[in-house]
Amino acid sequence: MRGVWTTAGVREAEDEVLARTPDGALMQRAAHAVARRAAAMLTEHTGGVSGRRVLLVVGAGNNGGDALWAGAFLRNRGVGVGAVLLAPEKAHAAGLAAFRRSGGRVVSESDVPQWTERAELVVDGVVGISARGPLRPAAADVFDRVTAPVLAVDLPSGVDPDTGAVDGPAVHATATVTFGARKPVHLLNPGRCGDVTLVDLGLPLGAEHGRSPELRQLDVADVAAAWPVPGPEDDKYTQGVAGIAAGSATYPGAAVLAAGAAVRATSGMVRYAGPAADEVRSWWPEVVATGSVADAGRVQAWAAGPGLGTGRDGCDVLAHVLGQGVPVCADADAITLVATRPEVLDARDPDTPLVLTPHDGEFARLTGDRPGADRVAAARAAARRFDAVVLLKGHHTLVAAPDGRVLVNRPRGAWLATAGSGDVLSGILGGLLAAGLDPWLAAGAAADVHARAGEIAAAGVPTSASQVLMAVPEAIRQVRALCDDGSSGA
Ligand SMILES: NC(=O)C1=CN([C@@H]2O[C@H](COP(=O)(O)OP(=O)(O)OC[C@H]3O[C@@H](n4cnc5c(N)ncnc54)[C@H](OP(=O)(O)O)[C@@H]3O)[C@@H](O)[C@H]2O)[C@@H](O)CC1
Ligand SMILES: Nc1ncnc2c1ncn2[C@@H]1O[C@H](COP(=O)(O)OP(=O)(O)O)[C@@H](O)[C@H]1O
Ligand SMILES: [K+]
Repeated sequence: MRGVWTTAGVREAEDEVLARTPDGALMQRAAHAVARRAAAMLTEHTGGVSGRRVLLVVGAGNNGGDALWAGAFLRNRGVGVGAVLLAPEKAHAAGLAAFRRSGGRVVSESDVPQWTERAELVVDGVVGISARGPLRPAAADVFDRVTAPVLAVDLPSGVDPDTGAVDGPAVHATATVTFGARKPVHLLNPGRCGDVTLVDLGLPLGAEHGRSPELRQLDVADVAAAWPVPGPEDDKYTQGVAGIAAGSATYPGAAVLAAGAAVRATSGMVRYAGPAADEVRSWWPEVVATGSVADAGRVQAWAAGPGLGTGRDGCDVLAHVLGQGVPVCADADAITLVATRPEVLDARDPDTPLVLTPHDGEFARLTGDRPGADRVAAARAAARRFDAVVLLKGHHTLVAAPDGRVLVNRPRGAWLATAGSGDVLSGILGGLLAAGLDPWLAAGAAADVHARAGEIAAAGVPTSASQVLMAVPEAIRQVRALCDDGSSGA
């Protein structure tokens, strides 16, 4: 599992290392890595390094210092390097001196158009972890002219380091070199960061140093290890029976999708209870289907809500499953019911886990506000408020636990933005909860396999929820195979 720290946490850890490191050593190590990445990009895009032209865009702090030192290292490899100083009087003094000594040129305002046109690579050293708000006009004007690939130092300037939010002009990097630890922006807005390289600075981060990560991301090995696999002693009951309470006369499809996803995601057994029993049975003959949750038989977890309806009947179903003493995934209409009839939660057995899986609209119904720019904080607050795991859907699905831990799912394209794909996620999650996984991990693993299934089903062209569902076994196979290969980060 990868950890990601806030900029405040990274800064604190950096200060500890800075105090016992010779002056400038950390910056030069960082800058050297930037220069190496820049040289690799030049080779990739132009076939060579020496004689190429690189433009540095340099801001007021150490981020600009990194860029200037990197420029000096590139000069040593025969690169023509120019630097636009956005705040000349505040430019990093030692970096600027080294840059000048190496033969680097400070670019005047009138020469900017010529440099942006001819540069084969632009280095964004405008701002790093002290960034606040979008690019200021002078920097935005330079980047408006840029057509060459951009290498961001630490993070793409103008993008919020801790939320990944973009609220005005911001750099769109082809690649980013970051230092010490990944910051939230790298997970929350990877599209702006491009290919991210992490340079180890030996920062004291981690629980052993009293610094827990702000965000976490599951590696494929975590998903593979968590996914239930039957053993020789197992039978259909011991693996956990998943219950699906979904669908209505108007929306039988939601029931078919959720039940099918549970069937395909886990071995063992799936029960369905609701008005779509005939439809579910005809699609999935292995599902034990009945008309009502009251006579569904025992299950080890419920996935409730897709297509359930938000009236009295739906409310009774939700209250029933919440009172069964087993984990519940409440999705779709079940979330609306929690929002509009909060008293339904009174039926909840307090010791049993609840997973809420809202999209932004449902989140607004549930909490009174849309998630806003700081989605991590919003998901975390909701998890605490409802004492539930909150899986906030989106391009980067987030999974927040009541104790503050947040997982960020790695998106694999946006083909999952198709009707019914959320129903598939509910079914997968119901299956994992029934198998006894920790609810936070279950939600993270379900989101991972769901995203993989979306990518497999689409293969570059539009897909549908039914196809995503059919691709779930292949996604699980991929997870298990990648893990067996030892490609644990994929
Ligand atoms: N510490 C270490 O060990 C190491 C640190 N390293 C490097 O240092 C970086 C952090 O450097 P830092 O703290 O000097 O600040 P930095 O991010 O360069 O900002 C400078 C100033 O920019 C301004 N500004 C703010 N927002 C802005 C915006 N939107 N658009 C334009 N300007 C904006 C604001 O000043 P203002 O103009 O508001 O007075 C702010 O103070 C870090 O990311 C990494 O690259 C590496 O060398 C490894 C070792
Ligand atoms: N732009 C996107 N990129 C990646 N995944 C997305 C995107 N938009 C939606 N999704 C995913 O698709 C699913 C949609 O679920 P939901 O909104 O409940 O749809 P439905 O109710 O039609 O099933 C969620 O898992 C969500 O994370
Ligand atoms: K930057």
